[in-house]
Order: sequence, then C-alpha cells, then structure tokens
Amino acid sequence: MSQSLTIRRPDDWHLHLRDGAMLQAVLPETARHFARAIIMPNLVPPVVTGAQAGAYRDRILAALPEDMDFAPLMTLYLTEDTDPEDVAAAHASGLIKAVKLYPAGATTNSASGVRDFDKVRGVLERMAEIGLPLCVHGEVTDAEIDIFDREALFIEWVLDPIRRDTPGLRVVMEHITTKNGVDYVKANAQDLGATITTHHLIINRNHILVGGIKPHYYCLPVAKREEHRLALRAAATSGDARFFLGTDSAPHTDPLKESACGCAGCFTATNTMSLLAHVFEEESALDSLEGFTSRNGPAFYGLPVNEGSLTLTKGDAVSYPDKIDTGDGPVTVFDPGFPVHWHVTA
Ligand SMILES: NC(=O)N[C@@H](CC(=O)O)C(=O)O
Ligand SMILES: [Zn+2]
Ligand SMILES: [Zn+2]
Repeated sequence: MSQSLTIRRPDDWHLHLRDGAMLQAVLPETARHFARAIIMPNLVPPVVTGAQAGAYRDRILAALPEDMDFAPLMTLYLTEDTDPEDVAAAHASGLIKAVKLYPAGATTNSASGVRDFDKVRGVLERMAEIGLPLCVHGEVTDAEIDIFDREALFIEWVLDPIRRDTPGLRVVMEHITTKNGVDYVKANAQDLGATITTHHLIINRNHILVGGIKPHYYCLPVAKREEHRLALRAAATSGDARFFLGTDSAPHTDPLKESACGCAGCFTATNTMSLLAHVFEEESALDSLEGFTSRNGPAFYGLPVNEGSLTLTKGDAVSYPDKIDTGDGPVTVFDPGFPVHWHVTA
C-alpha cells in the first residue's frame, strides 16, 4: 500500500518572484503548491514605498495563470529614508505583512539597505507599536569577518541590541543557517520566529565545494558545517511553532550562476514539498511537516491557516524538470543529489 500524507495547503514565508519575464515563469512553480508567500522586495530598484508594493502586487496578480489560486503577501524594503507613516499606512490598508531589513551589501540587491541602524529607529519603533513584523537578513557585512561567522556575529552585534532597544518589535530571522540562530530563537520566547529553507536542511558547505564547485548550491547565507545543518533539521522537525518554512527560492539564470562571479540563490520552488517530505521522513517526523509548512507561519503572522489541502504520496522517484525556461534564460531547479519519492498528488 502506498504511503500518503494530507496536510493543510502550505505557505512560503520567504520567496523571490522577481519581475517581468522571470516573474511570469517562476510564479506558477510556487502557486501550484503554495497558497500564499511573503514576497521579497529586493527588486532593482527595490520595493520601498507602499505605492511600489501595491504596483508590484498588481504585476504578480496579472502574471498569475487564471486557474491558479495564490495570494502574494507584500513587504517593504527598509532603507535609511523609509517614512514610518508610509509603512503604517501600507500596514493599515492590509497591503503589507512585513518590512524587510537588508544590511547594506549583505546579499543580492542590498545596496539600498541599512548601514546606520540609528537611522531606522523611528520606523522600528512604529512597527513595534502597530505589531508589524521585521524580516531580517541576518549577516554582518564587515570585510574582515569570515563569511561563515557572519550570521552568528549579526545576532550578537546587531539583532540582540535592536531587539533590546525596541521592546515589542516582532522579528523573523530569515533563512537561519546556524545552531547559533536556532539557539537564539529558542532562548527568546517573545516576539521572535525564524524561517528555514529547504536547501539548508539538505546541504552543508562540503556540498558546495567538494569534488568541484557547485554554483547552484551557492546562496546567502552560505551553507555552514554539518553540525549546523543537523541543528536546523532538529529545529524544523521539532514541532516548535517558532520555526517555519521560508524557501528563499531565489531564481537567477544559469549564465549568472555559472560564472566567474556567480550570483547567490537556490531555486527550490518546483520541488520543495517533495524534498521536505523526504527530509521529515528521514527524521521520523512526518507528523510535524504540516506545522512547519502550513500552521506555524500563519500563527506567527496572525493569519488563518489555508482552507485547502495538499496530499503527498510515496512512490517511484519523482521526476521534475532540471531547468525552468524563462524569457530571461534557463533557471536550474535545485538538485538534492539523491532521488526523492514523495509526489504531490493533490
Ligand atoms: N538567498 C540568496 O542567496 N539570494 C537572494 C537574496 C537573499 O535572500 O539574501 C536573492 O535575491 O537572490
Ligand atoms: Zn537574505
Ligand atoms: Zn531571500
């Protein structure tokens, strides 16, 4: 008898859809399985104002195939010039569900991010008052700091001071990659959650570098040592409601990835649910999958769980495309390096 599992329809709490031809091509890959996603604002130029977020939401909805049901949850890109009143109005109208903090220079399209955290104090205080979450790319950017230490030091040097200075600020540590991140969430009961990506549950830093460099495994924050991957797996499968799925599915075309200076990002929208079922089964935690993908995120964001459901069935190895064709060029789908047997069947 084939094994199957039905869960509430999942959401993705950290997603890059880009714009234009890329948006058109990658949106169905997410909307096929996910009901909602927190949409990252790191376009070029970034989505900074409520008006820009509204226009971007309209472009996403216009790109959505008619037979698909998907709600984009919009965010604003925090800059040192962000107007607290514009943020509050975009939140009050229901348009935005979070504000995104990129330390300047930390990742793809982060040049307009924050350098001087004192300059965003007013916005953060306003967000604490109105209960609007701050999503954080948590890495320090100091050139002398080793790239593998950037997340742990961000927690100590930046995040913890911000949270102490801004009581009541709700924070999502995005795409955590370290045991330090897991431990910080666990030690802070109040107002703190974290997203975990699919790929950081699967690869450690060896996968990127051993036997030849694998540009499609390069993302930021970069995958860490095996002990950190195991800590992420334990957190994701623990049932602790503060951890939820944010795929960080981040499409870049193959020429931009397979390059002497390749872009950061793994594209996992296509096969994430199959991969997660595989991981949760390996951890003997299939009964925690629904919490991670479909319940913990809505609970943190104060939203209802989805009405629909998604069924996964175990069978022959799943076949999914190696690449998605886009008007901008091919985008390689994340290859875990092993066969997965969980099919999304309904
Ligand atoms: N994660 C990544 O490696 N890349 C993301 C940016 C981000 O989420 O930091 C992107 O926009 O390509
Ligand atoms: Zn990021
Ligand atoms: Zn991201």
